[in-house]
Amino acid sequence: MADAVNGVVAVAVETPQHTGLGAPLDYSADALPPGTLVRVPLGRRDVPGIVWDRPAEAEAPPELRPVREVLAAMPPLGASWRQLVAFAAAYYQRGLGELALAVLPPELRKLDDVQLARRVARLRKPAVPARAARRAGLAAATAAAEAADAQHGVQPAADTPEAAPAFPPAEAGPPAAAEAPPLNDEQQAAVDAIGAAAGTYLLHGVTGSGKTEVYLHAAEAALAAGRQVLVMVPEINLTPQLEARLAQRFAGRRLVALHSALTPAQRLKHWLLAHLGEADLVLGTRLAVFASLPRLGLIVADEEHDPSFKQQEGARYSARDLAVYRGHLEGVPVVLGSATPSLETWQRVQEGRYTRLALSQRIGGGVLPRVRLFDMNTLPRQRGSAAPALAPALVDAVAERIERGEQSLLFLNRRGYAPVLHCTACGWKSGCPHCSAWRVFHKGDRSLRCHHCGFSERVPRACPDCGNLDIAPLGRGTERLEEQIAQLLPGARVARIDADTTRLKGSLEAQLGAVHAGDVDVLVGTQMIAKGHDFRRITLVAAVNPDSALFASDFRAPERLFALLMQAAGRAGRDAQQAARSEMWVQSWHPQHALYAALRKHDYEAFAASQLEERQSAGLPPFSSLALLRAEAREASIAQGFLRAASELAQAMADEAGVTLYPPVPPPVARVADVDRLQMLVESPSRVALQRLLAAWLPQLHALRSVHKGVLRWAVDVDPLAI
Ligand SMILES: Nc1ncnc2c1ncn2[C@@H]1O[C@H](COP(=O)(O)OP(=O)(O)OP(=O)(O)O)[C@@H](O)[C@H]1O
Ligand SMILES: [Zn+2]
Repeated sequence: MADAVNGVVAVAVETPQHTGLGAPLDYSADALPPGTLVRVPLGRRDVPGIVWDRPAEAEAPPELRPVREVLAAMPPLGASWRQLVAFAAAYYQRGLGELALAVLPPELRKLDDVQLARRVARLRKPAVPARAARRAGLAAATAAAEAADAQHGVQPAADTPEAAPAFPPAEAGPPAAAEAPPLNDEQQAAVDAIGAAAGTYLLHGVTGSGKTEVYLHAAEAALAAGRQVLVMVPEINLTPQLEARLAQRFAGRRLVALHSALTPAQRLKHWLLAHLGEADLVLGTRLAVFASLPRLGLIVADEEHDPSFKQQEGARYSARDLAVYRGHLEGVPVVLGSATPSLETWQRVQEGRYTRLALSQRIGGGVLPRVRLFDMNTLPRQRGSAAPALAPALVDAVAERIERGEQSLLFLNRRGYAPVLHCTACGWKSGCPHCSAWRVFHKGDRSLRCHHCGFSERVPRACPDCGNLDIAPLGRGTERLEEQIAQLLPGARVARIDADTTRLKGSLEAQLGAVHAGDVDVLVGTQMIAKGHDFRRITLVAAVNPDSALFASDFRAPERLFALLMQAAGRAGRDAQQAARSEMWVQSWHPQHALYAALRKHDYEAFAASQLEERQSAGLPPFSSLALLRAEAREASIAQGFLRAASELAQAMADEAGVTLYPPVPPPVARVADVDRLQMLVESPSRVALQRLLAAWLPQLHALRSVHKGVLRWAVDVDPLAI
């Protein structure tokens, strides 16, 4: 690895994708260590870049343009960070510079060296107690600002105006609450194993078994050894609770959050704190896997099975898979936690590549809730009317809970009032004019809204086709369920949590707070509330209408449904005192389905075994590797033509390499915002063969596209999650 041999440096820059250039470009400069941020000319512009490793034997072209500016104020990005980025770019088939720059905080590229130097100096300043004490008088005035900041996940540092004297826990309460409960034997064994050797661990713990406590202890050991800890959760809404726990436990340590809801300035600050080694703990969503952490000692991915760990645009990376790679690269333990591991992870455990650490008991010895499959076919039906949303027996069970002062959770994975409106006279339905999808009826603001393109209109008074005044909702979403349960149980305190009720900053925390405080009897919501939360008073969870996923075309649909229902069940009876009478209801038209049978026994292993058997005989992941080539155009035929031509280009290579190219097909929602989409599956039993084919094939597609001018976009998704 030579830096700046003969005054030449390689610089990773964001080259436009259509040029097909992905490799670093050469520039002239005095010796600069790899990882240094620079600005270089590209075409007629100056663009940000990162000095990259340059093979010593590489020849430099005769005329080189000079590096324009060196941002020396920040230490260079380390070798392992560069290797992680290089691996991800190659594996997910993106340009190196494109990916490298995309995973840095966007604000960073706007700064010049002087501005950067100022920020770095400020962040490096140690805490000054005297200044903080002087400011103590301002405490009341700054309390609100602090609370807001805590929500954004930054712990006040002593050098910011809103600084506080000590490192405050994010939740009100005495700082001494940081004491850890003694671990049980299984927890202790898990912590010991993680501390003993680097490697990938599956922390396989039933819901409420104390997985988080294991993360905290493992983190404590890493911190004590002077290392940094990276903790990843799949969704932003799971951060506040974990953040509060981390902040309490590790008072005195610097904790930063990294996720997309931060302001650009916060994201830059947090990222810099991590990169400078000032932050001890980084809590984040998938983008945090690329945080620069010079002292990294432990990586945790909580709820590792969650599809949100996969980025769905740009470089479609799996943060879970990259975490495993990163751990391997840096020789640090990686802990993947789940009650329902992904089948990929489970298979690797079976193969002995990951170590399973089991937490088989709930904390306090509570049992898992009894699963009751309610057969919807047994409900008496009035001619012509739809089945009721809720079985009367379930409503009674909820009423019983209310009488006892316990809470119930009704889970329905569909927001809005009704997924579609229709005219009872002419059959008109509320389709989206721009998408192959229905527009959802939202009663709150009386809108018809497309969840795919965002197109929204006021609900028409009469049928737009025939003028009939009788237009009615079909099916139900959380808004309607909330209304129905309130009608069925007058006086009950019903709350709803979904993407619509949590749009405003802080509203989710406030609503969860009300649930925790016991101010809610019945909680209605989407998957948002089914995962992760440590509710203490819920003794009944009901899946109102989970069947549709049983028959979805995606081969991962059953795996996902099972995980979601196990998670949802896990929200009930988390207080051991109440566990014995806690229940999970599943309303189903197909109660005999094997998936529900496994759910009833809380038998993840049996479910996983049967799924893996099916996958193996069908040649599906984890027994094969997939990639999806997508194309978009105004007309489906144009996208089709491009994918067909692409397929022809690859056919000979594919035959030789044992890779199968499938014909292009439309995805479930084929048209979005007036654009038609098609996708083509590429499959191989060998990951290496697939990778080789993609690397040789995709660069040719840039040229191919210029022939197929109507193609708006094309992209490849390696290890796609949704097919
Ligand atoms: N050894 C222990 N002794 C006493 N309480 C504990 C212990 N370990 C964990 N707890 C408590 O038990 C509860 C459940 O633990 P935790 O939230 O870590 O479970 P989990 O496995 O992460 O749950 P889930 O996966 O369902 O979200 C928490 O309130 C936690 O503080
Ligand atoms: Zn639409």
